[in-house]
Amino acid sequence: TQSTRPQRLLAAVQKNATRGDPRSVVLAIDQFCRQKEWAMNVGDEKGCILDSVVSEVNPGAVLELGTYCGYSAVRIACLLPPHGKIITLEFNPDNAAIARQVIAWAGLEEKIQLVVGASGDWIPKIKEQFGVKTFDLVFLDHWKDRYLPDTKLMEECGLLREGSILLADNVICPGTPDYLEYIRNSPRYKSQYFKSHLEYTKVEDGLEKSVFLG
Ligand SMILES: O=C(NCc1cccc(CNc2ccc3[nH]ncc3c2)c1)c1cc(-c2ccc(F)cc2)cc(O)c1O
Ligand SMILES: [Mg+2]
Repeated sequence: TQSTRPQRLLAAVQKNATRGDPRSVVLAIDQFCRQKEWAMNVGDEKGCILDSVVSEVNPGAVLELGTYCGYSAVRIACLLPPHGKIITLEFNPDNAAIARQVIAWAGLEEKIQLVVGASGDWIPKIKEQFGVKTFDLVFLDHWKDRYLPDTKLMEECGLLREGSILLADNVICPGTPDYLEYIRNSPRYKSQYFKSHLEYTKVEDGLEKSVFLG
């Protein structure tokens, strides 16, 4: 039977990356996506911007919406302080199954909590289920029409504090027009656009970094 692209991506990690070496996992995925098959990881170019934001925030608590194969969860977890943790939500159980194995190969199971389900269902439950007060950093990389409703939901559920950072992938391609309109015009956020390219291509894309002002 035919394998899926996430399965082939995992096979490339297991073939080319060193167990317990997260940076070799990131490199193996980027090489697979450049040389073999495109896949919707944040990628190396936008990944460097992600790395600089994570390093600057030095977050104790991170929420990622949209795990896919675990590339950005691994990339973020590499840079967390000793007790830092990331909760990553993935709706598609097949993606989640692959991501678990990529995360295990990187040796980051202790720092990454993968939850299978929809953001709209889980966001209201995170405080009680995971004992999280607020998130220092949220990385939005799931369905593009969910960025805005989920941001409003996170505000309502008290998951953001003054200074919390939202970092949104794909604000140009595929694009998140309603989210950009809201976040750039809201007095409750200070936003900055980081121009880049769609992963592994020359197409314009970028990340929007927004600070919640409380
Ligand atoms: O669409 C995208 N990603 C989101 C996505 C997509 C599919 C499935 C899922 C299932 N995972 C999921 C869903 C709902 C969820 N709720 N809570 C968690 C959660 C998790 C998520 C995307 C597309 C492109 C792209 C494609 C084609 C092209 F030509 C240009 C660009 C590039 C990207 O970087 C992208 O990120
Ligand atoms: Mg993306």
